[in-house]
Amino acid sequence: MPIAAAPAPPPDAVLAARRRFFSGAPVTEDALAVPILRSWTRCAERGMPVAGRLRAEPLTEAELAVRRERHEMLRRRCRPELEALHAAASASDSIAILTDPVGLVLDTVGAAGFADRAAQVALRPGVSWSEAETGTNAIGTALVERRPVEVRGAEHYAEAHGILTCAAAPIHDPFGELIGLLDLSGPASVPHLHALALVQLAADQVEHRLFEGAFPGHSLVRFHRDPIYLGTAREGILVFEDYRLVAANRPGLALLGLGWDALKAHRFGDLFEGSLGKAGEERRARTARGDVVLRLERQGAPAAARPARRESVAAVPAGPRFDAQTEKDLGRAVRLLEAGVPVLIQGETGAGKEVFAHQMHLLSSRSGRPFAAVNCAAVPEGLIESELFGYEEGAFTGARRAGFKGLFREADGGVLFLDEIGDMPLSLQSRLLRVLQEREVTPLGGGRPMKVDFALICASHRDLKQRVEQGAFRADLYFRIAQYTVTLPALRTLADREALVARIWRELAPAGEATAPSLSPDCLAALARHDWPGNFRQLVGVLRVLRALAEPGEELGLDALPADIRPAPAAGACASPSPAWSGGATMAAAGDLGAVTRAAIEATLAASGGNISEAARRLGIHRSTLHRHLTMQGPGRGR
Ligand SMILES: Nc1ncnc2c1ncn2[C@@H]1O[C@H](COP(=O)(O)OP(=O)(O)OP(=O)(O)O)[C@@H](O)[C@H]1O
Repeated sequence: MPIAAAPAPPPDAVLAARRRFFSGAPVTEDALAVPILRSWTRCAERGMPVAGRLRAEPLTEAELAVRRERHEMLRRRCRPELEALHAAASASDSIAILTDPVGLVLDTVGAAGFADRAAQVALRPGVSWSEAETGTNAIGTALVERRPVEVRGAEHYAEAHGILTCAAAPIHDPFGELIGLLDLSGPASVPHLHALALVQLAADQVEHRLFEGAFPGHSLVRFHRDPIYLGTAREGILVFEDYRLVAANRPGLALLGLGWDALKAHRFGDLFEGSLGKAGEERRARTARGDVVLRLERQGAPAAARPARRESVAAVPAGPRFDAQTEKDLGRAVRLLEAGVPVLIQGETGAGKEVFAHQMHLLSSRSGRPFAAVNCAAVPEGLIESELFGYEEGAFTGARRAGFKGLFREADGGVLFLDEIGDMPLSLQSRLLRVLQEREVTPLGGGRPMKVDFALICASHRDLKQRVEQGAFRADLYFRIAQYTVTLPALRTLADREALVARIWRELAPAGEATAPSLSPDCLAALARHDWPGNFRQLVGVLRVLRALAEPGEELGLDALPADIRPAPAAGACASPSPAWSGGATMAAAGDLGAVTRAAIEATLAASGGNISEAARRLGIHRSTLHRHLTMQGPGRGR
């Protein structure tokens, strides 16, 4: 789907358009992006004020908990993307946001500095940013327009929101229903050049994963004009039930020039020449829009022992995963797990605690059985009890009608992973202790106690011993769960980090990629030298963004790195931040020709998802001319 709202007019042009609009004068489409003008018009027709307070009342904690529970699956699926978005945008002080399909903020991941200012305009969980309540803004307007939208500074309808620049992309399910939205919001003073492309990419990834195991007994056709996209979020996916098209992703419909109304209206033979073919085989097929390569997949019935509740947010590709010491710890931890000894994993955030827990499960004799995981810090206090213990039908308001058996029982026969156990409320700690002692669970709302058999792995980035000393964690529970503790090292303490970065870079390449971009030696060295406070999570997030923005076959230099990772320039050298990551934060106010040119280039690059060839085409200049302009902008993304 094409990305809306670009190239954006420079800020002065927006202010002029604003004056014209609110004085009743006509505003032309070249003075203001079309989706913004449409949105202002809708808000004005509703009689919304531009000055003063324009915001919805926040939900109460209890109401928010119910809304979050309703969208629990979406929240779990979006967590990795929210974190990757935040890591990608850390240099621009932005926060990553997930909303429900009507614009209610469910979760935010963000930088403290900006998060405080964002809270002043109520950009926080429990507040609705629907256009009808809050005026033009990326969240509400993208939901109305049903497409990605960026709203910068004065393009917001309400004056108070002029401090923000936001980019949002809606998430659709395989039937075309809007199920949520991802947004990246930051201070308007630091425009983030690639925000729109990043949120779009993140939404694509979430939508792509919605197909995993979701259509048992159906035929899934994965296809693309270029086979290197097969298996990536850009491949087309169509789902057929007895040859009838019943579900799809947006790239799939776009490749065939169809809209959501094509579902149930077409059969396989209307769309592709030839037969469905054999599962797993790749073959060429003709469509009305040219030839594609397709691969048929038949999804089987879901396995009896499917990993429960939470899909892995931490899957890492095959290959050696840990340093030598951690590998040894892993072997020992597996043996203890087999012997029924609970294992506690400690380590800084992003150090790989969940990956380690998954590995323990995979290497243990319980690997064919469930791996049930819950993040005790992410589930609201009021819900964690029901998440663990389950509940009987209608046990409390908002309970799923059919009841829910709870994670203790879902883990039966397998492994229960209690992540961030240090954040478990004290009241619940006693109940957990009882379950661990008695190996029996009684669901909320009554019912018979039931025997459970699971191996327990707990993890926390907090120092649990210290929590015990502070009285925030029960000592008896601590001794029960911490019979063997593994402490994962921080990334910055590992030896041979260059080899590690190079390995992860290689593993991030889509299968079969012919012309993979590469890291130059100084870029690799800078990445290895950085101290990575967010550990693997942050490193993987940054590498993913570098990959997504790189051209095929390109060698990335230091200038491709976010400003905080690039080594400080030698004295006297120009030190403006890379436009690729900062959005040209130091860009002069529009007015001189150089600034206007830079603004046009940056906006067009953003609109082209960072693709230099595409940006050059839109600007009507040769690729080498665009390169020259970028190089002239100092040590920016002059590639
Ligand atoms: N050894 C590794 N090699 C490559 N990537 C890794 C490794 N360990 C972790 N990662 C990646 O880092 C990210 C964070 O990992 P994980 O969720 O396991 O960290 P964590 O310590 O549990 O974090 P938190 O404390 O915040 O829950 C994941 O995307 C994961 O794929």
